[in-house]
Amino acid sequence: MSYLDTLNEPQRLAVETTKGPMMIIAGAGSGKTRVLTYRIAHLMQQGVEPFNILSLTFTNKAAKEMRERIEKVVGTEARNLWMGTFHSIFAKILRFEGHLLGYQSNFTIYDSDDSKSLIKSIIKDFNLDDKLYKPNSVLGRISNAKNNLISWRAYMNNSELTMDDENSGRPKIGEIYKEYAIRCFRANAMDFDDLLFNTNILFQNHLEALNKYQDKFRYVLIDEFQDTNLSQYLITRRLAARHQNICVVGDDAQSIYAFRGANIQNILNFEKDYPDLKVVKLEQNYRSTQTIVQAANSVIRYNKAQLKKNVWTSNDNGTPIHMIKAATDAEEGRLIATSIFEEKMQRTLPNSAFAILYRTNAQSRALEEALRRLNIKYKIIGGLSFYQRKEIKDIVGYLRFTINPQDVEAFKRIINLPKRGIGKTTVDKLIVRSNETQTSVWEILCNIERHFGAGRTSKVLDSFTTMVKSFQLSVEQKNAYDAATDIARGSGLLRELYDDKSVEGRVRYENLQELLNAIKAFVDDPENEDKSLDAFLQQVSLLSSADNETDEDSVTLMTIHMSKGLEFKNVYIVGLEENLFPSQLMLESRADLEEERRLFYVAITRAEQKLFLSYALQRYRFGKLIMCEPSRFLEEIDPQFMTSFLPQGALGGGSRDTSMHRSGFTRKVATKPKPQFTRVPKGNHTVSQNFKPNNPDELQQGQKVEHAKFGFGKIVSIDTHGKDKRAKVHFENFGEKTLILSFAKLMICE
Ligand SMILES: Nc1ncnc2c1ncn2[C@@H]1O[C@H](COP(=O)(O)OP(=O)(O)OP(=O)(O)O)[C@@H](O)[C@H]1O
Ligand SMILES: [Mg+2]
Repeated sequence: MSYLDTLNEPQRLAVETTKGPMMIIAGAGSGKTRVLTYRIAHLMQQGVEPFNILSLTFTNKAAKEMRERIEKVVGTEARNLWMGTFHSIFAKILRFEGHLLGYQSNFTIYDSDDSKSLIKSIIKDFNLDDKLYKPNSVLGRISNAKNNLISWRAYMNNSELTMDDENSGRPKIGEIYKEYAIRCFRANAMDFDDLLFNTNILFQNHLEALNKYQDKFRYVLIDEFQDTNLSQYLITRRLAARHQNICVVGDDAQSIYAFRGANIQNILNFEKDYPDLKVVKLEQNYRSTQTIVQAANSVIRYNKAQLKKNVWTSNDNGTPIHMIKAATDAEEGRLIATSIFEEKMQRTLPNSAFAILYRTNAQSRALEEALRRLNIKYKIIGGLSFYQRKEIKDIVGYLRFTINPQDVEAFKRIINLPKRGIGKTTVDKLIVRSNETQTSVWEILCNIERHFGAGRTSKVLDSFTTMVKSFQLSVEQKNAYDAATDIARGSGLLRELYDDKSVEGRVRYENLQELLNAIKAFVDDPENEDKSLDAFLQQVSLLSSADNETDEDSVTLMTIHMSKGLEFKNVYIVGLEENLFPSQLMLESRADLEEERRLFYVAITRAEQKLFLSYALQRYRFGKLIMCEPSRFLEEIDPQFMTSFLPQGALGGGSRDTSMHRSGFTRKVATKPKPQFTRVPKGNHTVSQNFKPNNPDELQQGQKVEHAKFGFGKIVSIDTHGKDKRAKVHFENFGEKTLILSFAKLMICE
């Protein structure tokens, strides 16, 4: 059977129409990624050379999976595709062309820790208050500027931006941006945003480079287009300008990166930018049961800003969505672990059929504990990955500094590792000197006596420099693995960890060995053309946290952001509580709430067969036990798709405090109120006198009630069948709604 026969009609059309601009806007699980994959295979079968095809994905993992699937159709030629994340593809282009912008090809890619550390030192050098100039928020502002292609010069001349900064009491952000850019450049380093920003500058100012890549990329394809930012959009538009063979796929309902500058407007602009655009809609979902698809639709309907789509499926109804209510976050963990255990037994499923999705990484701890107790293997995607561990960052720091001795952040990390008596004062002096003389720290190190006289410090620094030079020689003469081993030994790092006989020390030593193994595997891998240490480091610095995977059969734990594009048989979405999900930080405006709702939509649509939703009535957050209220999103799911709560005793989920469960709904919440829905009742009512919180047993037919979102209404009928009491309410402005009373938080108007 040909691969074309496994596609439905609109999918096939999208695969076979290879010329000209095309946009596929389609619902979750409708085969967008599958279409892209087959389209590339199809192009190659028609004789298009793989190096003429550029395919941009959201994670390296997605790229790898796609490449493997294409390989099944076209064979090993698929390895020559230009396929990867925006960042990795543009880093590759900048390695070749960065010299046009004044960078050397061995530039370092600063990760977010490096960027933060650099910002901190600038704030300190400028004598600014770091409580006011919080490094993360300063960095966020700079990042935002870059993603909108605003250079530091443009930033400083932009009265709107500088006014904003002045109003927020931080008038120096422009200057910090400038200094940050200068120091990165001097360190021959780019941060993640620079990879996009500089590619834009490259194509804008160097037409010969633009011409070359325009010629090369005869076909451009982009997955998850809804999450591209302006900077990414402009690059792809430029690249595709000659051949106009650009195909983007996305789902506006899954746009979840606005906080990082992703712009849903790109989808809308696309039609304007390409008047010949062909638009294909895919509406049939192949991933999930009827129940899951319809429940997801019932939620996303609440968003005003969306393109019209009707996602449907011919799959089975499946089982209703299971609700899990827990007394505490620890109990939530236990209930979920038990549920996974039982599902595995009953349906003989592997661990890999399960995913637990949460809003914030901090939620994983209680879940991990419970899974460990039941001996269920799990992996966390996006937590502290291997490459973020201290011992790994240390050795990588050495490798980075050897390759690019201009790299100040790497220098700061390693200069006193292992201890050689070089303190912060010396490092600061070196950096000040480098800024004064506008030369790199490395140049000063190479002429240390001229700058610092002939004391002990100079001696130590001089032997450090000599050592790094010997490492550089290793890199020149040996393969990446041998050179890295020389560096691990010569630096003393390996020895230091070896000598540490504590358990942690052993683990760290093994981790370092593991890194060397990874380099060996990199060198041995026939797929890697460039086997240099430089190429290895580049790959490491671009690993996103979603790429951190083991082969073992395990349950996947991750944030919803990380789960984009993936699918699992059983999905648990946990922590469905007000102020956690939707997040308190994201409730400043309607747009924020809509983004949180899209996130919920993404989470629901990851499930193929069974979906479980859970919340706890109490949870430790920021070191305090707080009371929680069920998330408003639970009310938004049409109740016909949900079961009532799982009886906790039946799952053996630990102690059960029924009084707390009942009262948990009616307790006033200690946290901030929801700004957009608070409203003072009209007329002469006042909340304190005439409203009282719902006790489901007190509600009666005919009663007047107020709901936080739907406003005023009258109870039409009450259904006491089943475990949870439901009421049909006719609202003045929203018509009739069926609500589960224990969620609905109805206020009785007397
Ligand atoms: N025509 C088809 N026949 C059978 N299975 C299909 C078909 N199209 C897609 N699928 C399957 O449906 C699932 C979802 O497809 P895919 O991941 O490509 O969807 P998507 O639109 O990219 O989803 P998302 O929005 O989550 O990224 C996959 O398992 C895929 O193999
Ligand atoms: Mg997809």
